[in-house]
Amino acid sequence: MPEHDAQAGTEADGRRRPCDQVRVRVPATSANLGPGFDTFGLALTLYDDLVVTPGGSGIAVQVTGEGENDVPLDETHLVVRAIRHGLEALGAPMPGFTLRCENRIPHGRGLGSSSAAIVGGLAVAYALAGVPLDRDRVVVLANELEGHPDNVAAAALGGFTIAWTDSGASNPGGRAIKLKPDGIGAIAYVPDNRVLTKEARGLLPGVVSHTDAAANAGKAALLVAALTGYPELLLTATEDRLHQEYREPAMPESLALVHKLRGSGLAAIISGAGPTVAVLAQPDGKTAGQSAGSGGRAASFRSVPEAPDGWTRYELGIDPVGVQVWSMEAG
Ligand SMILES: Nc1ncnc2c1ncn2[C@@H]1O[C@H](COP(=O)(O)OP(=O)(O)OP(=O)(O)O)[C@@H](O)[C@H]1O
Ligand SMILES: N[C@@H](CCO)C(=O)O
Repeated sequence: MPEHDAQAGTEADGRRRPCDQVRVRVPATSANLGPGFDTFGLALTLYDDLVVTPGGSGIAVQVTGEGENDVPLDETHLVVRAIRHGLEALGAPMPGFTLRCENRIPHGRGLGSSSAAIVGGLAVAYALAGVPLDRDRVVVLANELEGHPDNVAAAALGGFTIAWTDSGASNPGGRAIKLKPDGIGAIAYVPDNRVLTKEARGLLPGVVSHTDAAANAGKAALLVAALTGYPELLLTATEDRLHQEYREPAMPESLALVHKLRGSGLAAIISGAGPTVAVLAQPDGKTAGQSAGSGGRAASFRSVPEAPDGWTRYELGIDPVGVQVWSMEAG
């Protein structure tokens, strides 16, 4: 199946051609990365797959893997909601279809499962509507459902993303740019328990000190450099004062692990809203700073310890492209 392109799904006269099947692959993401609260995102090589087969008048949802015992299987399923949101935005009708979800991204752990569901659903909507995928608009539409743009930006664009929300009257909404991280990957330690983003956001204070805000602004700027050629700065550049410690009551073991790993010189952070802990490090066999920057070194994957009992350790690279869509056309 070819990746969905500018012509797919459209006849020469501009009429939409129905498709037999749409396939979507969407990456997990780690947001914040320490100091970049609601701003930074990293797309990771762990994926959910969606297969949509149009037909019939209703909607059927099948789920295997993560969330199979607890997500709804009707129109309230997050992917279905995102498909509807996308089709409405594109002015296209909602067809009947069967949606098959093969989920690998753990839910409620800080690896962007909800953003993957939303961005994946929007990509399906573009394919069903026969409209070329517009990744920047996907960020806008996904942010409307997710409420903050950091994870959705990385899921839509891949790589390392810097996201923000434009509040200008003319065209408000989520925006992002994508940078290419240099020789960096992530080790994720995923605990058994979930912490929903809503709960973790509820622990944040309404006001923070100028000192803490200034410290985070400086570290966030430094982290852009650390990820794009100065990996030896990762440890200091991932310091945060705005969210991680405030969330400690909901994830005490995660904060304890972050402190322990940082104490041994590793760039450990709470991934997204937690409780996953991620360490930014250099995949074995890769070197950073080849094209630009200092040529310095970060810790290597092999120097990052095994997971504590009861936690699962993932060695992840950076997904460079974000959501991918393939559509197979009828006739
Ligand atoms: N693939 C999916 N299909 C359907 N619903 C999903 C899917 N992924 C996530 N959800 C819904 O989103 C909830 C988790 O979202 P939440 O934002 O709390 O965590 P997260 O996205 O995994 O982590 P974070 O936003 O911190 O990276 C799940 O409990 C479920 O209701
Ligand atoms: N920036 C978000 C990421 C989780 O969705 C937060 O930390 O709440």
